[in-house]
Amino acid sequence: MFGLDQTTFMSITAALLGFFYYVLVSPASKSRQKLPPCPARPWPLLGNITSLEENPRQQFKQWHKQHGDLFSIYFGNTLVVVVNGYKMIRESLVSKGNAFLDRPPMVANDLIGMRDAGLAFNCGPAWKEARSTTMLILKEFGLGKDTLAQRVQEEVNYFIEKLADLRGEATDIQYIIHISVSNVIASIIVGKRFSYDDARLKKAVESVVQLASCAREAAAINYLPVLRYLPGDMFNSQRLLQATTTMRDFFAEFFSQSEVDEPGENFISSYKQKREEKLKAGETTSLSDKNLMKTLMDLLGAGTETTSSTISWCLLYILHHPEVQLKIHEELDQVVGQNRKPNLDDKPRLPYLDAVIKESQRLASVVPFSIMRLASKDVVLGKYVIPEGTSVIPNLDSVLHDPEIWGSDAEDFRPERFLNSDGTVRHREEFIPFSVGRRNCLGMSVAQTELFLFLSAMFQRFKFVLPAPGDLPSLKETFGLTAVPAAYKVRCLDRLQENVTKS
Ligand code: HEM
Repeated sequence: MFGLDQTTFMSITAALLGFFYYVLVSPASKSRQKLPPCPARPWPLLGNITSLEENPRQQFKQWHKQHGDLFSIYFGNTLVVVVNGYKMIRESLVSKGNAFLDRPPMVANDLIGMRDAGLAFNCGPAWKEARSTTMLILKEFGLGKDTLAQRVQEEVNYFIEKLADLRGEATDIQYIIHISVSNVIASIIVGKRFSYDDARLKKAVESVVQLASCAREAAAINYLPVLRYLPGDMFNSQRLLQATTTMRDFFAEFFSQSEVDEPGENFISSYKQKREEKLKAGETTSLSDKNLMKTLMDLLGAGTETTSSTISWCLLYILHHPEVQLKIHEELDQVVGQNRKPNLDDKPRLPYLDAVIKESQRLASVVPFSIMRLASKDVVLGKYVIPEGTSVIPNLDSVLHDPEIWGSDAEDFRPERFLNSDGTVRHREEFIPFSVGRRNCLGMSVAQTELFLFLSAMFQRFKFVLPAPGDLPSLKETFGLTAVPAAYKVRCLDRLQENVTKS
């Protein structure tokens, strides 16, 4: 045929078939052809690590605008796809969510020999069991209701007295907020609260702060492990190891104690009981001491800085908008007064405060890039193919600050956007600070309970004012895993003292 001998003809046919398979059918070719665009040229070995800004919020916003809802960056040789916009985030985490349930491995877990342990970074059946067991235990504690609310309320009472002790002195109260919020999680886990001066709790809280602050640099080691060995701990692997070890040591003390505690008294004893029940019933289970330890570390890590930063942001926005504080006081005085503490039943009758909390969460967007996911198979998103093994960043910030959703004043603090014209709270489905889908924030109800009980009690008792007239604190943030306001001072004026409310 065409003057070709049979062997040559067969070879050419095989080559052409191979070529068409490669170009049109194989996953590698699909992904190569249809990968989301890469806004910055990746360097060999380093990828885009050097071109990412320290705080990439603005950079991602720009790239989203230029390249659409999906764009690619490279961490070392690893492809990372950033998913933007409400529709695309829903498509990836909800409708196609089963393909994005896993997380990429994290170096911090490797460093302490806990790569496949615990909850927040685990994958597959072990993650599923850790998540359902944790949810069940929290539910038994009265998630969002009585028992949990009581624990939070108890902590809030100590917190309010601590603020009153400042006697109106200009103080940076972020640390006090952080300690109090950590105490809530600690009391769930070990069944008791710690005094504000307890050295163990202080060390544990500092380890969470350290973990979050060095996580960004350390993330580079996930993709280029050799960076770990550079001199001077340039990529924070030693600091990370230190922080995780401190956190582990904090809980280790309570492990043996829990043997004598009643199940249900604290998280540790309940978890151990659930494991015993499964073993007695002859079920296979991944519940183990190692998984328990890592789950506790995950709860403390995920559940403290997120909530305490949100409270700090809310207070900071209020300092910038004294008229909002006036309205909160008015509402609280009418609905609750000063003769009793606010409780969860008051929430539906405090829509303005609820709107203020939601607006603070929206604008602060404290976990702007959520926690990374991993594609467990090839997935089509929009007109692109996301290949198996790709790391995925759901850019929640792109939704929470989207002017098409929130209007041209999306960058402003305006609680009224969460209110209907009759003053009731307006539900906005695009309000997703806790992410969406089967692997969204496990502590959402705990966080909402804390935010409401802390902030309602704070505004009931205090008027928050600038450290000195005209001394408006900056809205700058430090950025690690979460967005934390830069240190600022505030004066907490006790409304129980005469003349404070009117002044
Ligand atoms: C305002 C406070 C909080 C915010 C904004 C927040 C936000 C988030 C976000 C965005 C994620 C990632 C979800 C995803 O991958 O789709 C997450 C995960 C998680 N959060 Fe929260 N969170 C908060 C408070 C809490 C609290 C109080 C707890 C614990 C009681 C908690 C426990 C967790 C856990 C365990 C995960 C990992 C879930 C998993 O991998 O299955 N969070 N959170």
